[in-house]
Amino acid sequence: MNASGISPPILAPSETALLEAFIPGYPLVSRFLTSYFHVDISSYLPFIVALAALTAAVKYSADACFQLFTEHLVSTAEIRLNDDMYNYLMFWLSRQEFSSRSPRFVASTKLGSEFIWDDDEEEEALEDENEEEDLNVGFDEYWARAISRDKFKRFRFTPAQGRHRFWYKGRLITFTREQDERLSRWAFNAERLYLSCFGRDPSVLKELLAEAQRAFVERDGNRTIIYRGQKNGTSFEWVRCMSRAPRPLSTVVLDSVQKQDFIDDIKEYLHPLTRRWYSNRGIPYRRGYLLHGPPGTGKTSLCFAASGLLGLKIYLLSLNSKSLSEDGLAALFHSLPRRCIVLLEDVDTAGITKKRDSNNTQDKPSDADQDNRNNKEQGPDAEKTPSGGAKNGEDNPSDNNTADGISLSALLNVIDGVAASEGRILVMTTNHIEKLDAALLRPGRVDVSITFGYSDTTAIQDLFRSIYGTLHHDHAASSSSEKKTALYSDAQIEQLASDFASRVPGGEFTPAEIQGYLLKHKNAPEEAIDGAVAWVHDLQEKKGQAESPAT
Ligand SMILES: Nc1ncnc2c1ncn2[C@@H]1O[C@H](COP(=O)(O)OP(=O)(O)OP(=O)(O)O)[C@@H](O)[C@H]1O
Repeated sequence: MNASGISPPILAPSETALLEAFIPGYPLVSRFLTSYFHVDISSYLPFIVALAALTAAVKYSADACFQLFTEHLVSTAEIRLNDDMYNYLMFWLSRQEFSSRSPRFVASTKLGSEFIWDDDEEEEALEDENEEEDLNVGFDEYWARAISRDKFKRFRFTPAQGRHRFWYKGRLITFTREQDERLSRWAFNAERLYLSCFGRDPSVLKELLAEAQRAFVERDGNRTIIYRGQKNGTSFEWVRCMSRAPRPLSTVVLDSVQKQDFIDDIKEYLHPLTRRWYSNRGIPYRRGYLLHGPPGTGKTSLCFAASGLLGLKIYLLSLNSKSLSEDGLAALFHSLPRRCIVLLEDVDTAGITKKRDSNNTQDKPSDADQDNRNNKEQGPDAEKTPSGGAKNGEDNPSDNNTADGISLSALLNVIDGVAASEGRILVMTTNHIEKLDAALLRPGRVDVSITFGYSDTTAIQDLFRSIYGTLHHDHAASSSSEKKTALYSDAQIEQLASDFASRVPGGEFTPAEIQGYLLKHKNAPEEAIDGAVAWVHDLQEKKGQAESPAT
């Protein structure tokens, strides 16, 4: 009996045995308390059990309330690794103060998702940031700085996995970074990001994401962004591979009318009225260009200049790539954005020309063309294979996955099958137009064809001017470089250009060959002129030998 006269309930021996079985160490603790403190724990046990039950109930209710609260009173944005949004957010976070103050953080020299952002661009951006300073110092100092920048890459700090809180526009935001179990089997470092805020109105999260996107896009400025189609694990994706300063159209030496016509045609195509015109007439809204001519005549350069001028991203794909399958080609075309330039290089690859050879035995236009027409006659709802080919057609692209690479029918299917996105500009380049099937060249697939050729006298003069004319920053560069370049007046350059052109025969050499020669004398135009005749002679001899190999 205790002081209050109430005797605590005494447990029956069977109940004590039960406690011994369920609570490990119970007999030991009970004996210890009885012998040293004269307390019989069994008498308090009902209170202890009641307290434990109460604690569990409170915890359960708190968890349930929290769950209810987060479900109904918290807004959350989920950001996935395989989307541009991931890059925007990580880029933005790395510039926030709270990221560098966070006690748990990831320190890295790379930020972007391995899917869509090549961090070499970070180095290029750094190079651009330092350009002004670099231009004003001697070579040795510049080089020491540049090498040190390469060695000591810039650190980026982002919050580590877990939960982090920060304030944005007066609102408390929770940022959660966690492992993505679903993706981690396929991708190293697969993770998901979440942004949450109190309240059912997610507008502050959307504002934050929009700001992140703006910061990322502004960093690109007017640079030309290039994506390359490549295999990523088992799938094919467009991977952002580089961004370049835009190439001015004036630096591409080509007949000015031809050049302007090309740009005007693209502009007209991109105009919303044209889009309406196409849709009113039920014509697929697409435009295709074929740039053809010998290697080094400016086909790629013109495409890059057009993309820089119009601010369009370039999606680059070489049909020569060994890893490219027909399903991969279809998947890549399927994931193109609405407005872009798709640059398909080397459309004269083996698989595409082989198709034509086998068709030569049959009537033209080729089967592939006929098949494709059939596809379209079936209408957009016609059943298609995953690769975009006609399901029952004889030219199912999947069947043509030969060692020669992409087949003609597969190429035609992506150009105008259902997978082909509307609004894109397709630019194909080839050195051998004569090898291409008429099916590929017909209007709708190739609407404009531009011929690139050997430089005529005007082009030779233009190339000379483009090397020796004074352009932006040339002055600073030449005054600080050890090998000083004399600056010439426009009139002098004109005179020198025509001297040079008089020594180089028109219609024999590509712009790349002429440019290559002039670059060897980039600081000495007179030297270039003096050596021109010998250079022409050497090149003519080399070309002659190449054309008539020793018998
Ligand atoms: N018409 C041109 N005007 C200015 N530069 C040119 C021209 N043609 C070639 N060049 C120069 O030659 C190099 C190669 O040019 P480019 O890649 O555009 O040639 P291409 O015709 O696409 O060659 P390929 O068929 O091998 O892909 C570049 O450095 C480019 O500056």
